Amino acid sequence: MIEVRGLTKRYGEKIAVNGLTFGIEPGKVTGFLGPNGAGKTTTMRCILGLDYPNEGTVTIDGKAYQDAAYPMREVGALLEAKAVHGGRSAYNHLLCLAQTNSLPKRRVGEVLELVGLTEVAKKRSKGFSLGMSQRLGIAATMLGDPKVLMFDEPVNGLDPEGIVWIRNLMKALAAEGRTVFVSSHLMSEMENTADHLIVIGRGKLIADCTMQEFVAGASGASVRVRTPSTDQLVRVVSAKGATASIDDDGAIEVRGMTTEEIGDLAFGEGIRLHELTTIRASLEEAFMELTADSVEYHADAPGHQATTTIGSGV
Ligand SMILES: Nc1ncnc2c1ncn2[C@@H]1O[C@H](COP(=O)(O)OP(=O)(O)OP(=O)(O)O)[C@@H](O)[C@H]1O
Repeated sequence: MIEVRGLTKRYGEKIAVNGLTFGIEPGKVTGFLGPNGAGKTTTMRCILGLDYPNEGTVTIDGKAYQDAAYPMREVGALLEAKAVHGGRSAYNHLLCLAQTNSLPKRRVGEVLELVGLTEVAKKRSKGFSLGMSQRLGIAATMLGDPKVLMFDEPVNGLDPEGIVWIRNLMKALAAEGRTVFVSSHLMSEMENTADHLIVIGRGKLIADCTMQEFVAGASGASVRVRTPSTDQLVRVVSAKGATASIDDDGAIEVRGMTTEEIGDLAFGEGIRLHELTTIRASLEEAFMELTADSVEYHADAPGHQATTTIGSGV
Protein backbone atom coordinates (compact mmCIF):
# COMPACT_ATOMS: atom_id res chain seq x y z
CA MET A 1 0.00 0.00 0.00
CA ILE A 2 1.30 3.44 -0.96
CA GLU A 3 0.01 6.38 1.07
CA VAL A 4 0.51 9.95 -0.05
CA ARG A 5 -0.63 12.62 2.42
CA GLY A 6 -0.67 16.35 1.70
CA LEU A 7 2.23 16.09 -0.73
CA THR A 8 3.51 19.42 -2.00
CA LYS A 9 6.62 19.90 -4.13
CA ARG A 10 7.85 23.23 -5.39
CA TYR A 11 10.63 23.97 -7.82
CA GLY A 12 11.34 27.64 -7.16
CA GLU A 13 8.11 29.48 -7.97
CA LYS A 14 6.63 26.45 -9.70
CA ILE A 15 4.29 24.22 -7.66
CA ALA A 16 4.68 20.82 -9.35
CA VAL A 17 2.56 18.95 -6.79
CA ASN A 18 0.02 20.74 -4.65
CA GLY A 19 -1.38 19.07 -1.52
CA LEU A 20 -1.91 15.63 -3.02
CA THR A 21 -3.54 12.95 -0.86
CA PHE A 22 -4.36 9.45 -2.05
CA GLY A 23 -3.75 5.79 -1.29
CA ILE A 24 -2.80 2.99 -3.68
CA GLU A 25 -4.13 -0.37 -2.62
CA PRO A 26 -2.71 -3.81 -3.29
CA GLY A 27 -4.39 -6.37 -5.52
CA LYS A 28 -5.26 -3.98 -8.31
CA VAL A 29 -3.67 -1.98 -11.09
CA THR A 30 -3.99 1.72 -10.34
CA GLY A 31 -3.53 4.03 -13.31
CA PHE A 32 -1.96 7.45 -12.76
CA LEU A 33 -3.23 9.96 -15.30
CA GLY A 34 -2.82 13.65 -15.89
CA PRO A 35 -2.03 16.04 -18.72
CA ASN A 36 1.61 16.87 -19.50
CA GLY A 37 3.25 18.61 -16.59
CA ALA A 38 0.48 17.58 -14.16
CA GLY A 39 3.04 16.31 -11.64
CA LYS A 40 2.96 12.55 -12.13
CA THR A 41 6.71 12.00 -12.38
CA THR A 42 7.35 14.39 -9.51
CA THR A 43 4.86 12.45 -7.36
CA MET A 44 6.52 9.16 -8.25
CA ARG A 45 9.95 10.61 -7.54
CA CYS A 46 8.74 11.78 -4.11
CA ILE A 47 7.30 8.32 -3.38
CA LEU A 48 10.74 6.87 -4.11
CA GLY A 49 12.63 9.46 -2.10
CA LEU A 50 14.34 10.78 -5.25
CA ASP A 51 12.85 14.19 -4.54
CA TYR A 52 12.04 15.64 -1.15
CA PRO A 53 8.58 17.12 -0.72
CA ASN A 54 8.25 20.61 0.74
CA GLU A 55 5.22 19.38 2.64
CA GLY A 56 3.45 16.13 3.30
CA THR A 57 4.45 12.51 3.72
CA VAL A 58 4.69 9.41 1.59
CA THR A 59 4.82 5.91 3.01
CA ILE A 60 5.04 2.49 1.44
CA ASP A 61 3.58 -0.23 3.62
CA GLY A 62 3.79 2.16 6.54
CA LYS A 63 7.34 3.46 6.16
CA ALA A 64 9.31 5.88 4.05
CA TYR A 65 11.13 4.31 1.11
CA GLN A 66 14.44 5.68 2.40
CA ASP A 67 13.95 3.68 5.61
CA ALA A 68 13.58 0.32 3.85
CA ALA A 69 16.43 -2.04 4.74
CA TYR A 70 16.29 -3.72 1.32
CA PRO A 71 14.49 -1.26 -0.97
CA MET A 72 14.45 -3.51 -4.04
CA ARG A 73 12.69 -6.23 -2.07
CA GLU A 74 9.94 -3.81 -1.15
CA VAL A 75 9.48 -1.60 -4.19
CA GLY A 76 10.30 -2.10 -7.85
CA ALA A 77 10.22 1.11 -9.85
CA LEU A 78 10.74 1.93 -13.50
CA LEU A 79 10.98 5.66 -14.02
CA GLU A 80 13.48 6.10 -16.83
CA ALA A 81 14.09 3.09 -19.04
CA LYS A 82 17.29 4.41 -20.57
CA ALA A 83 18.90 5.00 -17.16
CA VAL A 84 21.17 2.01 -17.65
CA HIS A 85 24.94 1.83 -18.04
CA GLY A 86 25.02 1.25 -21.82
CA GLY A 87 28.40 -0.47 -21.80
CA ARG A 88 27.16 -3.32 -19.63
CA SER A 89 25.28 -6.35 -20.87
CA ALA A 90 21.70 -6.83 -19.70
CA TYR A 91 22.91 -9.74 -17.56
CA ASN A 92 25.71 -7.74 -15.94
CA HIS A 93 23.48 -4.75 -15.34
CA LEU A 94 21.02 -6.93 -13.44
CA LEU A 95 23.78 -8.87 -11.68
CA CYS A 96 25.29 -5.63 -10.44
CA LEU A 97 21.90 -4.53 -9.10
CA ALA A 98 21.34 -7.93 -7.49
CA GLN A 99 24.75 -7.94 -5.80
CA THR A 100 24.50 -4.39 -4.46
CA ASN A 101 21.07 -5.17 -3.05
CA SER A 102 21.94 -8.55 -1.51
CA LEU A 103 19.67 -10.42 -3.89
CA PRO A 104 20.40 -13.98 -5.06
CA LYS A 105 22.20 -14.34 -8.40
CA ARG A 106 19.57 -16.79 -9.65
CA ARG A 107 17.03 -13.95 -9.77
CA VAL A 108 18.94 -12.44 -12.72
CA GLY A 109 18.19 -15.42 -14.96
CA GLU A 110 14.63 -15.60 -13.69
CA VAL A 111 13.76 -11.99 -14.44
CA LEU A 112 15.51 -12.09 -17.84
CA GLU A 113 13.30 -15.05 -18.66
CA LEU A 114 10.24 -13.25 -17.35
CA VAL A 115 10.74 -10.27 -19.68
CA GLY A 116 11.88 -12.30 -22.68
CA LEU A 117 15.47 -11.01 -22.85
CA THR A 118 17.29 -14.29 -22.19
CA GLU A 119 18.62 -14.52 -25.75
CA VAL A 120 20.16 -11.04 -25.68
CA ALA A 121 21.28 -11.21 -22.04
CA LYS A 122 24.98 -10.99 -22.97
CA LYS A 123 24.55 -8.08 -25.40
CA ARG A 124 25.45 -4.55 -24.37
CA SER A 125 22.33 -2.61 -23.51
CA LYS A 126 23.43 0.48 -25.44
CA GLY A 127 22.37 -1.33 -28.62
CA PHE A 128 18.92 -1.99 -27.19
CA SER A 129 15.78 -0.50 -28.71
CA LEU A 130 13.57 1.55 -26.41
CA GLY A 131 11.25 -1.45 -26.16
CA MET A 132 14.11 -3.73 -25.09
CA SER A 133 15.28 -1.12 -22.60
CA GLN A 134 11.76 -1.02 -21.17
CA ARG A 135 11.87 -4.78 -20.75
CA LEU A 136 15.26 -4.54 -19.07
CA GLY A 137 13.93 -1.84 -16.75
CA ILE A 138 10.97 -4.03 -15.89
CA ALA A 139 13.31 -6.96 -15.24
CA ALA A 140 15.17 -4.75 -12.74
CA THR A 141 11.95 -3.84 -10.95
CA MET A 142 11.20 -7.54 -10.47
CA LEU A 143 14.65 -8.54 -9.18
CA GLY A 144 13.75 -8.26 -5.51
CA ASP A 145 10.29 -9.82 -6.03
CA PRO A 146 8.76 -6.70 -4.45
CA LYS A 147 5.20 -6.27 -3.18
CA VAL A 148 4.93 -2.77 -4.64
CA LEU A 149 5.61 -1.87 -8.28
CA MET A 150 5.65 1.53 -9.92
CA PHE A 151 5.97 2.13 -13.63
CA ASP A 152 6.22 5.54 -15.30
CA GLU A 153 5.02 5.21 -18.90
CA PRO A 154 6.01 1.53 -19.20
CA VAL A 155 4.55 0.94 -22.66
CA ASN A 156 6.62 3.74 -24.17
CA GLY A 157 8.43 2.33 -27.19
CA LEU A 158 6.85 -1.11 -26.99
CA ASP A 159 5.35 -2.71 -30.09
CA PRO A 160 1.77 -4.08 -29.96
CA GLU A 161 2.96 -7.50 -28.79
CA GLY A 162 5.02 -5.81 -26.06
CA ILE A 163 2.04 -3.70 -25.02
CA VAL A 164 -0.16 -6.77 -24.61
CA TRP A 165 2.66 -8.46 -22.73
CA ILE A 166 3.07 -5.66 -20.21
CA ARG A 167 -0.69 -5.33 -19.80
CA ASN A 168 -0.91 -9.01 -18.88
CA LEU A 169 2.15 -8.74 -16.66
CA MET A 170 0.68 -5.84 -14.68
CA LYS A 171 -2.64 -7.63 -14.27
CA ALA A 172 -0.88 -10.82 -13.17
CA LEU A 173 1.24 -8.90 -10.64
CA ALA A 174 -1.90 -7.29 -9.20
CA ALA A 175 -3.68 -10.66 -9.13
CA GLU A 176 -0.81 -11.95 -6.98
CA GLY A 177 -1.79 -9.29 -4.43
CA ARG A 178 0.89 -6.74 -5.31
CA THR A 179 0.39 -3.00 -5.45
CA VAL A 180 0.77 -1.85 -9.06
CA PHE A 181 0.90 1.90 -9.77
CA VAL A 182 1.36 2.89 -13.40
CA SER A 183 1.33 6.16 -15.29
CA SER A 184 0.55 6.28 -18.98
CA HIS A 185 -0.50 8.69 -21.68
CA LEU A 186 -2.20 5.91 -23.61
CA MET A 187 -5.80 6.11 -22.52
CA SER A 188 -6.93 3.11 -24.53
CA GLU A 189 -4.18 1.12 -22.86
CA MET A 190 -5.20 2.30 -19.39
CA GLU A 191 -8.80 1.48 -20.15
CA ASN A 192 -7.77 -2.11 -20.75
CA THR A 193 -5.42 -2.38 -17.81
CA ALA A 194 -6.31 -0.25 -14.80
CA ASP A 195 -8.94 -1.13 -12.20
CA HIS A 196 -8.59 2.13 -10.33
CA LEU A 197 -7.51 5.63 -11.36
CA ILE A 198 -5.75 8.53 -9.74
CA VAL A 199 -6.12 11.57 -11.98
CA ILE A 200 -4.24 14.80 -11.32
CA GLY A 201 -4.05 18.16 -13.04
CA ARG A 202 -1.71 21.04 -12.23
CA GLY A 203 -0.47 19.10 -9.23
CA LYS A 204 -3.92 18.64 -7.67
CA LEU A 205 -6.13 15.60 -7.32
CA ILE A 206 -8.97 15.52 -9.85
CA ALA A 207 -10.25 11.98 -9.32
CA ASP A 208 -9.58 8.94 -7.15
CA CYS A 209 -12.09 6.33 -8.24
CA THR A 210 -12.68 3.16 -10.19
CA MET A 211 -12.37 3.20 -13.96
CA GLN A 212 -16.15 2.78 -14.28
CA GLU A 213 -16.86 5.68 -11.93
CA PHE A 214 -14.47 7.94 -13.80
CA VAL A 215 -16.03 7.23 -17.17
CA ALA A 216 -19.56 7.50 -15.74
CA GLY A 217 -18.61 10.88 -14.23
CA ALA A 218 -18.13 12.34 -17.69
CA SER A 219 -21.12 13.83 -19.48
CA GLY A 220 -22.86 10.49 -19.22
CA ALA A 221 -24.38 7.96 -21.46
CA SER A 222 -26.62 8.58 -24.39
CA VAL A 223 -28.61 6.16 -26.50
CA ARG A 224 -28.37 5.88 -30.24
CA VAL A 225 -31.64 4.98 -31.91
CA ARG A 226 -32.44 4.18 -35.53
CA THR A 227 -36.01 3.95 -36.64
CA PRO A 228 -38.00 4.55 -39.83
CA SER A 229 -40.25 6.81 -37.67
CA THR A 230 -37.64 9.37 -36.66
CA ASP A 231 -39.96 12.33 -36.10
CA GLN A 232 -42.42 10.27 -34.07
CA LEU A 233 -39.70 8.86 -31.83
CA VAL A 234 -38.19 12.29 -31.23
CA ARG A 235 -41.65 13.51 -30.26
CA VAL A 236 -42.38 10.73 -27.78
CA VAL A 237 -39.00 10.78 -26.05
CA SER A 238 -39.10 14.58 -25.83
CA ALA A 239 -42.53 14.30 -24.22
CA LYS A 240 -40.90 12.15 -21.55
CA GLY A 241 -38.39 14.91 -20.79
CA ALA A 242 -35.42 13.42 -22.68
CA THR A 243 -33.40 15.42 -25.17
CA ALA A 244 -33.07 14.09 -28.69
CA SER A 245 -30.88 15.22 -31.56
CA ILE A 246 -30.58 13.80 -35.04
CA ASP A 247 -27.10 12.92 -36.30
CA ASP A 248 -25.90 13.51 -39.87
CA ASP A 249 -26.50 9.85 -40.65
CA GLY A 250 -30.13 10.01 -39.50
CA ALA A 251 -29.65 8.25 -36.16
CA ILE A 252 -31.22 9.85 -33.08
CA GLU A 253 -29.09 10.51 -30.01
CA VAL A 254 -31.22 10.48 -26.89
CA ARG A 255 -30.04 11.73 -23.50
CA GLY A 256 -31.97 11.23 -20.31
CA MET A 257 -33.46 7.79 -21.00
CA THR A 258 -32.10 4.26 -20.89
CA THR A 259 -32.25 1.75 -23.73
CA GLU A 260 -34.95 -0.15 -21.79
CA GLU A 261 -37.11 2.94 -21.35
CA ILE A 262 -36.81 3.90 -25.00
CA GLY A 263 -37.43 0.32 -26.18
CA ASP A 264 -40.54 -0.01 -24.01
CA LEU A 265 -41.83 3.40 -25.05
CA ALA A 266 -41.31 2.64 -28.74
CA PHE A 267 -43.02 -0.74 -28.34
CA GLY A 268 -46.00 0.94 -26.65
CA GLU A 269 -46.25 3.49 -29.47
CA GLY A 270 -45.88 0.86 -32.19
CA ILE A 271 -42.59 2.37 -33.42
CA ARG A 272 -40.22 -0.08 -35.12
CA LEU A 273 -36.59 0.19 -34.04
CA HIS A 274 -33.60 -0.77 -36.15
CA GLU A 275 -30.96 0.10 -33.57
CA LEU A 276 -30.91 0.80 -29.84
CA THR A 277 -27.37 1.25 -28.53
CA THR A 278 -25.91 2.65 -25.33
CA ILE A 279 -23.14 5.11 -26.13
CA ARG A 280 -20.65 5.65 -23.31
CA ALA A 281 -17.76 8.07 -23.12
CA SER A 282 -14.39 6.37 -23.57
CA LEU A 283 -11.73 6.90 -20.93
CA GLU A 284 -10.03 9.33 -23.31
CA GLU A 285 -13.17 11.44 -23.68
CA ALA A 286 -13.83 11.37 -19.93
CA PHE A 287 -10.21 12.36 -19.33
CA MET A 288 -10.34 15.25 -21.82
CA GLU A 289 -13.55 16.52 -20.28
CA LEU A 290 -12.50 16.25 -16.65
CA THR A 291 -8.98 17.62 -17.11
CA ALA A 292 -9.84 20.35 -19.62
CA ASP A 293 -9.25 23.10 -17.04
CA SER A 294 -5.96 21.60 -15.88
CA VAL A 295 -4.08 21.40 -19.15
CA GLU A 296 -0.93 23.46 -18.87
CA TYR A 297 -0.13 23.78 -22.56
CA HIS A 298 -2.99 24.18 -25.02
CA ALA A 299 -2.59 23.77 -28.77
CA ASP A 300 -5.05 24.86 -31.43
CA ALA A 301 -6.34 21.54 -32.62
CA PRO A 302 -9.48 20.26 -34.25
CA GLY A 303 -12.08 19.04 -31.71
CA HIS A 304 -12.12 15.36 -30.94
CA GLN A 305 -14.86 13.02 -32.09
CA ALA A 306 -17.61 12.40 -29.59
CA THR A 307 -18.52 8.86 -28.73
CA THR A 308 -17.56 5.22 -28.55
CA THR A 309 -20.10 2.46 -28.86
CA ILE A 310 -20.14 -0.01 -26.01
CA GLY A 311 -23.64 -1.48 -26.10
CA SER A 312 -25.07 -3.64 -28.85
CA GLY A 313 -27.80 -3.01 -31.35
CA VAL A 314 -31.29 -4.47 -31.13
N1 LIG B 1 13.50 19.70 -11.68
C1 LIG B 1 12.53 20.55 -12.02
N2 LIG B 1 12.76 21.89 -12.01
C2 LIG B 1 11.78 22.77 -12.33
N3 LIG B 1 10.53 22.41 -12.69
C3 LIG B 1 10.25 21.12 -12.72
C4 LIG B 1 11.23 20.10 -12.39
N4 LIG B 1 10.64 18.90 -12.52
C5 LIG B 1 9.37 19.12 -12.91
N5 LIG B 1 9.13 20.45 -13.03
C6 LIG B 1 7.87 21.07 -13.41
O1 LIG B 1 6.86 20.57 -12.55
C7 LIG B 1 5.67 20.29 -13.27
C8 LIG B 1 5.31 18.82 -13.11
O2 LIG B 1 6.25 18.02 -13.86
P1 LIG B 1 6.18 16.45 -13.95
O3 LIG B 1 7.32 16.00 -14.79
O4 LIG B 1 6.06 15.87 -12.58
O5 LIG B 1 4.81 16.23 -14.70
P2 LIG B 1 4.26 14.94 -15.45
O6 LIG B 1 2.81 14.85 -15.07
O7 LIG B 1 5.10 13.77 -15.16
O8 LIG B 1 4.38 15.39 -16.95
P3 LIG B 1 4.64 14.53 -18.28
O9 LIG B 1 3.41 13.75 -18.48
O10 LIG B 1 4.80 15.61 -19.30
O11 LIG B 1 5.87 13.72 -18.05
C9 LIG B 1 5.93 20.72 -14.71
O12 LIG B 1 5.43 22.00 -14.92
C10 LIG B 1 7.44 20.68 -14.82
O13 LIG B 1 7.88 21.62 -15.78
